[in-house]
Amino acid sequence: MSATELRQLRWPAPAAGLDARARLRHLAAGALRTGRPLALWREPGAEHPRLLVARALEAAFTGLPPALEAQAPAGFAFFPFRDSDHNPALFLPADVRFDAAEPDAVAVAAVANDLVPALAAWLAAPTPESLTWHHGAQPAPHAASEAEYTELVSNGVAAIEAREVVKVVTSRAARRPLPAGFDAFGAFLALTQKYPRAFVSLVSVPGVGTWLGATPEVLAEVTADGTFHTMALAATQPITAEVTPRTAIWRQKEIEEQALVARYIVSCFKQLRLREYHETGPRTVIAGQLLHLRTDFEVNLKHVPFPNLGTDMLRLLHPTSAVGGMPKQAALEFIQQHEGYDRAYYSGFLGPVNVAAPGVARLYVNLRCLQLRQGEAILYAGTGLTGDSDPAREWQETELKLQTVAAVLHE
Ligand SMILES: C=C(O[C@H]1C=CC=C(C(=O)O)[C@@H]1O)C(=O)O
Repeated sequence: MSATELRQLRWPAPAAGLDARARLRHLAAGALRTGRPLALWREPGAEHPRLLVARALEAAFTGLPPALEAQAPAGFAFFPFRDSDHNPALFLPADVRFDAAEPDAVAVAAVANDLVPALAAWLAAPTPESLTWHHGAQPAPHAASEAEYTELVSNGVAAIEAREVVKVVTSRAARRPLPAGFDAFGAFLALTQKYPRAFVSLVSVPGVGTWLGATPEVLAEVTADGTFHTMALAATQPITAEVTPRTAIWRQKEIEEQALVARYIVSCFKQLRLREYHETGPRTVIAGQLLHLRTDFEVNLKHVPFPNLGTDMLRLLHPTSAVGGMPKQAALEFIQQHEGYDRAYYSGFLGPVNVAAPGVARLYVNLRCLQLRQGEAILYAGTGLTGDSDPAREWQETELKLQTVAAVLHE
């Protein structure tokens, strides 16, 4: 068996009555019980979720962002906004895989062959009533009050006026109690139902914690037909009876804010000396209860002499000006100095590489997400500022963005 080959384990007789979702839950329970990292996700437009379990935490630590080539290792990337000892960059190797679209078997990678006896035992054991998710070792971040956040926005606007930055994305954390009997697995499934166009994920890593989210923003995708895709997503307004994607009108501030993100992507292509890309938009798109402006960029990898374009672009793009700002370095310094809390994995990126098939990678910006803690959730949201930003409005915008994932805390 070669290193990339997969061994298919059949479910044993006791699991015969379990449907695909119960099997997903069962595998998640086994990974949690044995202290292993896991990722569960549902891609936009897909009907079924997938799950991946890494054989050990140590196998998940990585230095560089993942390579997006067909020969590169398969796994699930989970990267922080800023790499640090507290928030390590992770790439969970795809040692055990399960696709709810093909629920009859569990695939085990050749390198994880020694897991097979333990895995066979998990599959045969009964599923526990409740799951104990991995917790992070870090204290809860500071949750900014409205006064603190509006002051941060005012400082951001002042930095723009002083020409220290052209755009900066400020953000905050909010603490919410978990409802009694909260079930993260059920919440993940509820998000998949509620947001069919989002990338919905639940990632749980020992010592790092458990993150749940439904993000609308692609960072870097390479599809089976050899296309590279990224997007400039920015500007926000709520969907109302009067404001729909067809009727939405955008203010100058929002048009500029989004144009800066698009310009940043073009500057990354320029750095690589790539000129053959297709640009579509900006157009108004739906993300949950919100509207954004989005420009899509595509490159046909068969027609350009850049075999590693996905990898190179990923390394240039993160963090994009949809979560950092422009110029990149100055905006990141502003955030570091003024934001007053640790973003951890919020506004980092996540997603599968070479799991569905070799050469297929789907990485998303980790937005509209929460971190699960004992008895509470930490929710995160940010807003792109320009010189015209109004602090009270920006606070309101973060409130709206928090509602995307907070929806599962009320159900
Ligand atoms: C930073 C976030 O959203 C980004 C993506 C879309 C629109 C944004 C905005 O309108 O500010 C942000 O750039 C977030 O959801 O926390």
